[in-house]
Amino acid sequence: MRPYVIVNVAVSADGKLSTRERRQVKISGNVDFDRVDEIKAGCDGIMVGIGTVLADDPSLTVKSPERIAERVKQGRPEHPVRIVVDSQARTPPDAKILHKGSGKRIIVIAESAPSERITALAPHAELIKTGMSQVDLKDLMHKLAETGIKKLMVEGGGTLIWGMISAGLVDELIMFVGNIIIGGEDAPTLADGLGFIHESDFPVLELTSVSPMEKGVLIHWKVK
Ligand SMILES: NC(=O)C1=CN([C@@H]2O[C@H](COP(=O)(O)OP(=O)(O)OC[C@H]3O[C@@H](n4cnc5c(N)ncnc54)[C@H](O)[C@@H]3O)[C@@H](O)[C@H]2O)C=CC1
Ligand SMILES: Nc1nc(O)c(N)c(N[C@@H]2O[C@H](COP(=O)(O)O)[C@@H](O)[C@H]2O)n1
Repeated sequence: MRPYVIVNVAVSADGKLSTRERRQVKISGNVDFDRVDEIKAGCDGIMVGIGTVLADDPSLTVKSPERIAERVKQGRPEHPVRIVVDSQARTPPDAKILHKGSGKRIIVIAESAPSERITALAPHAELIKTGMSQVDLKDLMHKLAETGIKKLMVEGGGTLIWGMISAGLVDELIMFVGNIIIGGEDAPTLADGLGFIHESDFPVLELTSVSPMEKGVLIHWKVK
């Protein structure tokens, strides 16, 4: 048992998520941000890797007051549960994700996380421990499903998305491809990590829709 997992990202025309310095880039515009907000509002959880928290300091809240009101009307919390995959408990205790907006936060750590960092984070978030030196994403998905997370959005970055895809844990991939080129062999891409070697291991996608949006293209894929 695991949640239905949607990966949503904005990439440049050359497939990058940000610059090689991991500086956040505005790849898409307000129309796309609103589309992302709608998906977020329809999810029970939203998850990012610690690299994204350290680079962008996102809040990952639902932004539209109407969507927040609709969630509350449905008896749901204002915001999805916000989850950080953070093996060594590096989330800064003053990170926006821990302080902006109401609701539950989960920091997912590995057995080897230093105890003093765990102590600093404990007042701000629920901690889930899984995996020895790195978070065990498969076990995490089971644990999240057990807490009632049925639909999960993964926002990035490239290392976490690789981890999710290579473990066979992604159902849908939605990408906005913007009209800029970022370049740089060290700039993060949609799926970083080690990469597959054998063609037989490549996850195969089924194209479900393509549409022009703003100055780019919105592409929906299903993972077969
Ligand atoms: N354009 C977009 O839509 C988005 C862009 N970004 C960008 O992505 C960059 C951050 O990406 P990354 O540096 O790749 O960091 P990341 O956000 O993917 O976090 C990776 C970290 O997660 C932790 N982790 C623990 N267990 C793991 C596992 N089993 N598998 C994979 N990771 C695991 C590791 O500490 C790893 O270093 C930033 O520059 C950010 O701006 C992030 C989100 C969306
Ligand atoms: N959809 C989208 N388009 C872009 O152009 C982007 N740069 C991003 N980036 C990610 O969006 C998150 C922002 O979260 P909050 O607004 O703070 O809630 C953050 O994780 C960025 O990496 N996304």
